[in-house]
Amino acid sequence: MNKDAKIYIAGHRGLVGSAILRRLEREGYTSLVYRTSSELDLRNQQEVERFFEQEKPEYVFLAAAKVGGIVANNTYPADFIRDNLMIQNNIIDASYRTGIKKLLFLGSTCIYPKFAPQPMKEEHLLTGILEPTNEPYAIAKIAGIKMCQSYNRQYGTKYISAMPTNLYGENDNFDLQSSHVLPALMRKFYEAKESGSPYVEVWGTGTPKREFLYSDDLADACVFLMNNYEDSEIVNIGVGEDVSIRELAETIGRIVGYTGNIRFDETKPDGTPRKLVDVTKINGLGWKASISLEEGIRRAYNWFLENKIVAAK
Ligand SMILES: NC(=O)C1=CN([C@@H]2O[C@H](COP(=O)(O)OP(=O)(O)OC[C@H]3O[C@@H](n4cnc5c(N)ncnc54)[C@H](OP(=O)(O)O)[C@@H]3O)[C@@H](O)[C@H]2O)C=CC1
Ligand SMILES: C[C@H]1O[C@H](OP(=O)(O)OP(=O)(O)OC[C@H]2O[C@@H](n3cnc4c(=O)[nH]c(N)nc43)[C@H](O)[C@@H]2O)[C@@H](O)[C@@H](O)C1=O
Repeated sequence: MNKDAKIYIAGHRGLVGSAILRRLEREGYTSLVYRTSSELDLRNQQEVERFFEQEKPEYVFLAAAKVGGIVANNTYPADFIRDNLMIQNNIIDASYRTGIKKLLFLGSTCIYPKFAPQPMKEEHLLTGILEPTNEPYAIAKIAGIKMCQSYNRQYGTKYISAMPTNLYGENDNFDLQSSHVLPALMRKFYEAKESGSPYVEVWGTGTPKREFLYSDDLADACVFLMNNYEDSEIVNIGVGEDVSIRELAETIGRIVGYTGNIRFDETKPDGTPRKLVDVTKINGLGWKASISLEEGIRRAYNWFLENKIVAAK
């Protein structure tokens, strides 16, 4: 991408989109375009087509999506499959119709089978049944991958797909019903410390294992792939290490400075038992994560403390 190339960041206020925007601004890209969901509802095909015809972006980072944690996915499966299919179909097709140069589609590691061998390799896609709590969301993401690959095959486009592991960082969702585990626990431990509560409730058994990547590392990887990768095959983005939910809770509790107990609410789902990605491919391309979990949690917690009135609404 030239520094003056017109780049559209879909979802620029979200966890991922805001990190990509910061990254591009820092690197000196000067022609960035973006819209909030109230300015442009990406589920509306006509509005999306009009926007692409007016703005004519050259590069697209597709980081707009309906996103949520395990309970949100399990409670609103129709919203997750519908919104994601609509948003990605509209953007990918409008990108083709207006002849953009390149698009990066963001999938997720939930596209892999529930019991995929660990660490999960790119070739494990479509080799087994999916985790039921987020199957509709995962099916939408798999459709997005296949749509990019099909457009590349039939129309000769350059649409690449990245599969990030679980993410966290600035501008995360801290709503306790709809968020992912890391921001939820950060808020729960903070509020328990402030109120002097004797325990913090952690969902599930605490035994599932997850891998966590800081959003700035992901943004770095996305810009790297946009500039250095052209293949249709998907690419995992992760750190290559995972922790149990119990270990995660203990680490966050220590960083927040909470001295009470942890209680596990086993009425809540555990989801996939383990989700660790094989990062051999992206490492081989020349990219590696650089922010450790401990450092990332400290950075995200500082952001949360500075923005908690907005973040924890
Ligand atoms: N968070 C995670 O742990 C992971 C995320 N991903 C993927 O990364 C991508 C970004 O996720 P993340 O940043 O966490 O999500 P967020 O929920 O933080 O942000 C999503 C953004 O999408 C925009 N958006 C949602 N619906 C619409 C709509 N109908 N019209 C226009 N814009 C819309 C929102 O815009 P606005 O703010 O203006 O309303 C929002 O800023 C997604 O594809 C997700 O699947 C993959 C793996 C893990
Ligand atoms: C990124 C990925 O994120 C989702 O999958 P997930 O990894 O299962 O998501 P999660 O972060 O919500 O939970 C991880 C683990 O943590 C436990 N857990 C404990 N206590 C809390 C808690 O307080 N909140 C949440 N949300 N989980 C908790 C929870 O029970 C589970 O065992 C997908 O739906 C899909 O969106 C997707 O692609």
